[in-house]
This record gives sequence, C-alpha cells and structure tokens, in this order.
Amino acid sequence: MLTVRAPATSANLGSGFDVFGVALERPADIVRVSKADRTTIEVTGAGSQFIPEDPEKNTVGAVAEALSAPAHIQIDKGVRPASGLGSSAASAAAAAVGLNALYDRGYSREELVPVAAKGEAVVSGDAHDDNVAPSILGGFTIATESGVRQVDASIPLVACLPDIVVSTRDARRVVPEHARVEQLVETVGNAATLTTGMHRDDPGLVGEGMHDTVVTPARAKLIDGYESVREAALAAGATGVTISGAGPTVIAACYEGSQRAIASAMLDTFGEHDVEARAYQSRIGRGAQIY
Ligand SMILES: Nc1ncnc2c1ncn2[C@@H]1O[C@H](COP(=O)(O)OP(=O)(O)O)[C@@H](O)[C@H]1O
Ligand SMILES: N[C@@H](CCOP(=O)(O)O)C(=O)O
Repeated sequence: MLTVRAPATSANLGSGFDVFGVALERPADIVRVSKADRTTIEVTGAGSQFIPEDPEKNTVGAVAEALSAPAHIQIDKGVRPASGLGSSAASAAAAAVGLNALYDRGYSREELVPVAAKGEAVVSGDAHDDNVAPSILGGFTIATESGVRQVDASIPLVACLPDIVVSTRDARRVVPEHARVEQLVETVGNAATLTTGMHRDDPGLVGEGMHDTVVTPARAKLIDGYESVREAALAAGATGVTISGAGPTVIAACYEGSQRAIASAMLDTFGEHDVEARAYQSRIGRGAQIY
C-alpha cells in the first residue's frame, strides 16, 4: 500500500483563467492505494457524503483507468468538494502519483498532469490542467495547450472558504463568451505582471496581477458578500484578492505577517452577510508527496 498527500490548489488567480494555478500548504487530500483486480473506491472526510464511490464518477477512477492500474483507493478528503480549492483535482493528483509508483509505470511528474486531468474531465466536463498541475508539481504553474511551466514561488496567501456550494460545472456556464479587446490587453498585462511577481517572489506584483474584469465579475454574483469581503481583505493589507478557481473560496495574496489580520477581516465580513466561513493561512506550497 502507498499513501500520498496531495494539496488543495487555487486556479486562475484572476488574470490566468484556465491557465494559472498554485499549490497551497493546506488543506490536502490523503489517498491510499493498494493493488487489486478491479478498482474500488472508499471516501471519508470533508464532504464525503457528496462524493460518489463509483469509479466511473469519481476522478480517481478515470486516473486508474488511464494508467491501467486497478486498485483499492481510499480517499480521506481534507479538501471539501465544490470549494474552488481543486477538491476533485487533489484526489486525482494523489491517485496519479500513487498509482504511477505502485505499478512502477515510470511517468515523470509532468507526464502525470494530463493523466490526472482525465479525472477532472469526469466532473467538470473539461480536461483542464490548472488544478492538477500545481497539486502534482507544487509552486505556481502555467498550464497551456503546449504543456506546463512551473515556478517554485513562495507567496503568503489567505484562502477563505464560505459555507456556500458552487459547482465548477455551474460556474463555467456564467463565463462570458466574448471580451472586448481593451479587456484582452488589460488581462495580458495583468497576467504578465503576476508571472513576473511569481519569479521575483514579490507579493505586490502578484496581487496587482490578480485583477480581472472578464470572468471574475460574472462569477462574483454566485458568492454572497464577495465584493465586501474583497474590500475588507484589501483594507487589512492584501495586495490582491480574487475568486479561487470557480469559487466560492476567495483568495488573497499578501506580505508576510498580514495573513492573520486578513483572515479575520474576511471571516468577519462573511459573518456580516450571515455566511459562515473558514480561513486557511498558507503560502504557495509543494506538490503531492508519497509517504
Ligand atoms: N475524488 C473526488 N473529490 C472531490 N469531488 C469529487 C471527487 N470525485 C468526484 N467528485 C465530484 O466533483 C464535484 C466537485 O468538483 P468541483 O466542483 O470541481 O470542486 P472543486 O471546485 O473543489 O474542485 C462534486 O460533484 C463531487 O461529487
Ligand atoms: N479554471 C477552472 C478552475 C476550477 O477550479 P475549482 O477549484 O473550482 O475546481 C475554472 O475556473 O472553471
């Protein structure tokens, strides 16, 4: 048997829709894999009552199939589903890393990204790599049609998860089909600023580059209190705030030392909207680890 810990991730970071992602230090899924004649799945932990154990419907089933690696797979969920923290991707990433080692398939971490993305296709209808890439590789990742680039950045973050459910599938339906050329120019500038910030470990540039006027405003309507939470986090010292993945988690970048004040401001503000929430104070972290 092998045990793998795969971290939650935050995709998009505002200006990098379907491209950017970062690994968080916490929360994480713990996945145990052992060889079997056919794949069976057992799920416990956060939100497990909403997660199917049928291999055709769970992200890890598609990964086992893609690696021809039937196994008994036990998933202990630390990352709540439909959170915007790459919940389904964390399990898929852990399964890809674990089954690759268990069956000695010899794939590199980079080669495992599209394998884990097959799991994502099961739940979101699209094989997007922006969550599985950082969960497998760690750091900041740029996932495009031509592959994945990774930067070992270290930026302090606060991820505030309200007690609201937003499924990725639903949140993809509200993404605008068109953008003005001015918005395109602004987005390219912001994405480039964010990438430079990641290379320099500069929270100011990363926060500035998180600004987005295309996808985020459309999705913000699905999150009660989003605009006030964003303003409260900025007032408490965040350098940038946006929706994590498809939401409802709201993610803030900041300088070292201000995470606690930002977490508290975000929780209080969700509270003012009668929304319970929890905050994870984190940094950009490492990818899946085998124990
Ligand atoms: N191993 C898994 N972990 C979490 N969710 C899973 C898993 N397998 C299938 N799902 C399904 O995926 C959906 C959650 O995925 P998604 O909306 O992408 O959440 P998140 O935004 O946190 O990634 C739920 O419908 C859940 O039942
Ligand atoms: N790029 C995707 C990312 C979804 O992330 P999740 O954590 O909400 O699953 C999107 O924005 O739809």
